[in-house]
Amino acid sequence: LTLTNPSELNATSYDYIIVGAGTSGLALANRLTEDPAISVLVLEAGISDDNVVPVMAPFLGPTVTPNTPYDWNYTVIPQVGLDGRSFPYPRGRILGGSSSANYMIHQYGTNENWDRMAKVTKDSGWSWNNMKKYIERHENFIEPLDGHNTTDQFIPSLHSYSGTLDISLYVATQDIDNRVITTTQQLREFPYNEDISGIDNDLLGIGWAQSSMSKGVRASSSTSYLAAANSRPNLTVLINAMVTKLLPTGASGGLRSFRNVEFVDARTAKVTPTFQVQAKKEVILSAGSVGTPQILQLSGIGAAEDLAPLGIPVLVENPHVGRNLQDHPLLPNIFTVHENTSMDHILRDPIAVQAGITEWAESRSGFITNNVINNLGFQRLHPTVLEAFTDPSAGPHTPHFEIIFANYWLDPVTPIPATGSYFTILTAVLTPTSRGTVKIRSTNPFDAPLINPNMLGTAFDAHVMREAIKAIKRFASAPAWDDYITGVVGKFWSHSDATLDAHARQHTTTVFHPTSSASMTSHASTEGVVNPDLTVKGTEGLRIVDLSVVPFIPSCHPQGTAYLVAERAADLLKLHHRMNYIDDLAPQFVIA
Ligand SMILES: Cc1cc2nc3c(=O)[nH]c(=O)nc-3n(C[C@H](O)[C@H](O)[C@H](O)COP(=O)(O)OP(=O)(O)OC[C@H]3O[C@@H](n4cnc5c(N)ncnc54)[C@H](O)[C@@H]3O)c2cc1C
Repeated sequence: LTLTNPSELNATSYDYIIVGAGTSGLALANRLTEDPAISVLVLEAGISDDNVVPVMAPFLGPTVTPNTPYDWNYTVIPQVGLDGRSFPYPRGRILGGSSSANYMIHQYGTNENWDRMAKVTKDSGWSWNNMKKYIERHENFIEPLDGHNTTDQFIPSLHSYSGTLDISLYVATQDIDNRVITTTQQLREFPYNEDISGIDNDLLGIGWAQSSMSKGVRASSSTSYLAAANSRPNLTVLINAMVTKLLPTGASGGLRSFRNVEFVDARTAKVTPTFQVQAKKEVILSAGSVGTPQILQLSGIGAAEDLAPLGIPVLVENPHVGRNLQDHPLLPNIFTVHENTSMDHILRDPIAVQAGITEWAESRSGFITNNVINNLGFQRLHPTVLEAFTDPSAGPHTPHFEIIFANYWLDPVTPIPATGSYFTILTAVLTPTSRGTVKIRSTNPFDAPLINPNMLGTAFDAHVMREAIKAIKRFASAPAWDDYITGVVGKFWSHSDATLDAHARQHTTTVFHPTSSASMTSHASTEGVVNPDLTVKGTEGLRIVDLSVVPFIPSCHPQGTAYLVAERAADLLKLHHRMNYIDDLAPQFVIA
């Protein structure tokens, strides 16, 4: 049941209250309510995704954000590593959260990404060997809408055909696709990879994007996990409900409880009147890497140095809340190409775009049914280039950088020129060593927190970006591009490292992948924010289930990680609930 007004709630207490109907939050809500005896309330600040065309239509993904009603419309603070520039920092504020706003690329990372998580948390449950089993119930790999021959474009035996979220390959090829694949045959540095999901297959190399798409329509946590569970009487989702803080409800075993959740009507943007609901079992924060630390800090769980100046009583002192923020810096490198060979002439023509949308709406056909990206590549730095640094990657099969191919001008900083045709190769740093912060700036929950992803904040990150630019220059020098590329925009073809670094500082923004701001560490560790069972350190009855918990950013597009974290969280909660149940019954088993 999805409600829009707080007055429609027919109860004030639920077994579990999940804050945030985003990627992880709705996956968790679905799994918990598989048990009809469990009641779940999900509180979501954003609006309904019902019939929102930009959200539904795959090619319109980039128009869902920034600066729209579906976005939190954050901006990062001036970035030291980017010549003091700031830029928009989109996060979905709608049912489905960022899975309703993202670009739908779907991957799970390398087994090394997961195994490192298991190692640092000392919980083998986070290892790839354990986590991969969740793919079966998560993923539903479907034939692409155009029914094209997908031989060699993914490895069928690796995938699941019985899970909840539809995953699919591209719908129509773009002009550049064959050239990208031909380049993998011409240059050994860029091998072809038949399956870049990461599932039991090396992630390195260039291959076809797998996207969270149903037939011509976005597949989000809302269209999948929520749609499958929304008719269950034990699940209630309330939209327009902005959680303002968690209220303390006593202590147990030296751990503080926060089972009361305070929220306001997000549509008013006012901090009163407030509403309260209570969790009988647990509160789960799934508000994402910005929202989760914000709510913790507003509730008095955080660093004294952050909270005290704002007059917030420190209820659980934890200097790690909102620290360790990680993200993938993204840089567009744009080439000019022969006139009208790219999609630019369509994209800058509102009539042509509208015709595409009409065709999509009427018959689910045409370019709007496809994702905006068809091919991706994952590369490691050459060992000699890595020599000067300690390798921060999770292991020898984990990429340091990504290359993304777009058949048009794709630069979040500089708008498309009025004329010309373009080809963009984006480069992204996948193993950043920069660490950033999320900090509230006032006690008003409607004040956006100060977000500092610290882009290119270390010499290593700047170095990877420079090497990635050099790599794509080698890529674009392959014969496959001889009769296509006519020149470059800007100065990235320069032989001067200083010029490449300046290009990176002037044009880098984000792939929109903030993680790790409420990081998981081992039970014994005094660092970090959550334990390996996702309980918030120093508390009981409070967990975090979203991408803020992963200690290291995965070396891939991370929504698959968000879903798998939620899948395991559901198992952890169900197990915990069963154990408590057995504890409750324990006296009955005492043999006289
Ligand atoms: C523009 C964009 C493009 C992206 N492209 C890709 C891609 O192609 N592939 C990929 O893998 N990843 C992509 N990502 C990243 C990916 O979507 C996210 O990393 C992932 O969805 C995060 O999941 P989450 O559950 O941690 O948070 P979210 O999905 O963001 O969920 C958090 C939810 O909590 C809600 N919330 C926050 N604060 C409150 C509050 N106080 N009260 C109530 N509700 C609250 C939010 O509104 C939201 O619904 C992209 C992201 C964006 C924004």
